[in-house]
Formats: sequence, C-alpha cells, structure tokens
Amino acid sequence: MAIECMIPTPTPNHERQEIENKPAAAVVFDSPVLRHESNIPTEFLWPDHEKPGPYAAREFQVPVIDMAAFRSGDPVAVAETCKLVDEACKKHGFFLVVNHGVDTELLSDGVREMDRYFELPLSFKEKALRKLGEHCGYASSFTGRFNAKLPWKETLSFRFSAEKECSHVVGEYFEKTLGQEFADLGELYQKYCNAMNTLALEITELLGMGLGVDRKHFSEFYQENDSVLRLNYYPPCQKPELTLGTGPHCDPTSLTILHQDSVSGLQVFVDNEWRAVNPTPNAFVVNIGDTFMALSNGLYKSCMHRAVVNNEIPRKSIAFFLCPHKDKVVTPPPELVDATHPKLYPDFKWPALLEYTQLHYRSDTDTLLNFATWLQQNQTLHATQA
Ligand SMILES: C=C1C[C@]23C[C@H]1CC[C@H]2[C@]1(C)CCC[C@@](C)(C(=O)O)[C@H]1[C@@H]3C(=O)O
Ligand SMILES: O=C(O)CCC(=O)C(=O)O
Ligand SMILES: [Fe+2]
Repeated sequence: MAIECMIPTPTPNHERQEIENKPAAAVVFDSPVLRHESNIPTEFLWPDHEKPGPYAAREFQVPVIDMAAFRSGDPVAVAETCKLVDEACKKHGFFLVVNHGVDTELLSDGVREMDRYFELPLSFKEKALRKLGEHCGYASSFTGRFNAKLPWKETLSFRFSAEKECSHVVGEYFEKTLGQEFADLGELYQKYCNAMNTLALEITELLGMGLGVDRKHFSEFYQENDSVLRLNYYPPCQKPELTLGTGPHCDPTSLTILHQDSVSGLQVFVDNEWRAVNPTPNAFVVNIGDTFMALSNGLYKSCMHRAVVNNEIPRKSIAFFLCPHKDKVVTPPPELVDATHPKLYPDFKWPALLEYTQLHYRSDTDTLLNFATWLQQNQTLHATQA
C-alpha cells in the first residue's frame, strides 16, 4: 500500500521570515565599536516576546552520553547508552557527549585561535565575506540578509567535505582567502573537522541503534558527507537583555556537535521554557537537526534553541553541522514508516533545504514544515530526481 506522505499544515506563522530582497540594513557590525555602544542599533533589538530580558534561565540538565560505554562492547552498557540517547532524542533532541576521545588541546586551540581572526579589523575579515545565498565565509550579523532582529554575532563558516579527494579543502580555504600567515589556522580547523567527522559518524551509529534500525544505516548514509564548520563569535553587548546572539531556531542540518567556551549563552526551549545549557568542560553539546528529524520520520526531535550574549566578555562556540552528500535522498528507512507511522515529510535532498534557508526562509522552529509546503509548490525544480 502506497503510504502517502502526510504533512501537517504548518502552523500559521505571522512571523514568517521571508528573506526579503530589500537593500541590506545600513548598520555595520563593527564589534570593537558596537561592544561599547549603550544605544543598541534598532536592527539588533528583538521584540518583547523574543528578547531574553534580564532574567537568568534555569539550568537544563542535558542527558549525558558516555561514548566510552558505547565503545566498550559491553552489551549492558551499550543498551543503556542507546536507551538514554533514544529517550533524549524523542523528547528534545539534545544530549551531552563525554569521553569522546577528541584531543582536548585541539578543542582549546580551536576556541583560542578564533581570536586571531575575529579580533582583526573588519576590513580584513571581510576578505572572506560570505555572499548572499552562500553558506561559507564571514558574516557579521547578517546585515546583508535580514532587515530586523539581527543576531549579535560574527561567524566564519566553511565547508568540510568528507569525500576523499577533497578532504583538505578547509586548509586551503584559509590560505587562499586570508593569506599564507593563516595557513596554520587552516590546518588547525582541518584537523578539527576530521575529528568531528569521525565522532559524528559514530554518533549516527548510536542514533541508528537507538531507533532500532541497522547500526550502519545512518553512518553509511553520511559517509561521504558535505558538512559545515561554523565559528561563532559573540562580542559583549551593553544591553544583552534586548538582543540575541543567535535567534530562536532549529538547525536545518542533520546533527550539530557544539563546543562552547567557558562562557554561558546557549539556551534550549524545553517544556515551554527557555533553559540554560551551561558549558561542561570537555563535553560536546549534540543536537538533532531538521534533516535528521525527517530521516527519523519525526521520531527524533529537532528542537528550538538560541544563544544569549552578555555585557562583559566575548563568547565563542564552534558548531560542526553534519549534512548529507548532495545526491543523498533524505527519506526514512522502511522500518520507521508503516500504516500507523505514515511518512511525515516529502523526500528531499539537502541542497534544496539549504537553498530554502539561505534564500527564502530564515530558519526558525517551523522551517521543515514550511519547506515541505514550498517543496511541493516547486516540485518540478527540486524533485529528488534532480
Ligand atoms: C545551514 C545552516 C544555516 C545556519 C547555519 C547552518 C545551521 C544553523 C543555521 C542558523 C544558525 C539557524 C539560525 C539562523 C541563522 C541565519 C543564523 O543565526 O546563523 C542560521 C545559519 C545561516 O543561515 O547562516
Ligand atoms: O553558539 C551557540 O551556543 C549556539 C549556536 C547555534 O545554535 C548555531 O550556530 O546553530
Ligand atoms: Fe543552532
């Protein structure tokens, strides 16, 4: 029996964030200047129902997944780890990963060396300026993309392709874009991406076991992934209660492995409340994204989160966004679809969802539902056969 894909009608979203093609906002996010500014430019002010306000969020105890237990081969420890990750992903899609085996010096270097780039003059940083529609390069608060509710942050994103013949692309990016003196930075983030790739594929095995499908199903799906490493730099803000470092959103990607520095700021929306996910040394925060939610037929949740800023010190985070190869069709394994669990989302390929978030829709908590509608309206252009 053909199981129709059932898309729940998207919640009417009066806040729909069409990315208008209006001229870029006039404001320039020059952080050495703006970090001392007590009059926050209006473009960075968030509406009352979204701004963080002066209240500290209650801490959220994120479930802890011990990768040493998962790797131990001890059936009881493995089963317990799978149960923990399954419960976490079915509820809110967030979990901590400890004993991950990633070199702690690589993590501390990765965060510390961000300063070598972000503390440069804006004119130099803009040598890597990200172009509209592209998802790599330097972006300062997205003044070129959005006209309101600008995030108080600068980002440098680059592509990591796990395909063998382009496994060095990150290293070259830095040298080519920023010059020979940044070649070592490229090597550092290349090593960082390689470590993230290994961990991400291992976590997809854990997710497969949690979902009760073949252990290798998802790790094979992501073997030749085409992912994104993003450096987030949040300068201090004199009125942190009025703005946001990163607005409320669900990651449209598949799986995010986030390394925070020692400064709090990440918050997740759980049980109708913003809750703080404070930094835990040597632990990654991992969360399910929209693409994996579709791949799990909605069983694992891609949940809303945001980042707040503070008025004293910069906050830094490094996000590895696992994304499938452009030719992979995002469709749940047959074990997860049946008469009582109809397919929730249409099949798609990642480049279509990425294009949607870069050119047509600002990622929020309804991205996937609106994308599904948009996809069906544009079926000829973005059919998975393309
Ligand atoms: C594919 C991506 C788009 C964003 C970076 C990665 C995964 C997360 C997305 C993002 C962070 C969600 C919130 C809005 C956004 C514009 C941002 O604040 O950076 C998003 C990123 C983007 O579109 O550049
Ligand atoms: O910086 C953070 O803590 C979160 C950033 C984030 O959610 C993102 O870049 O998608
Ligand atoms: Fe995110």
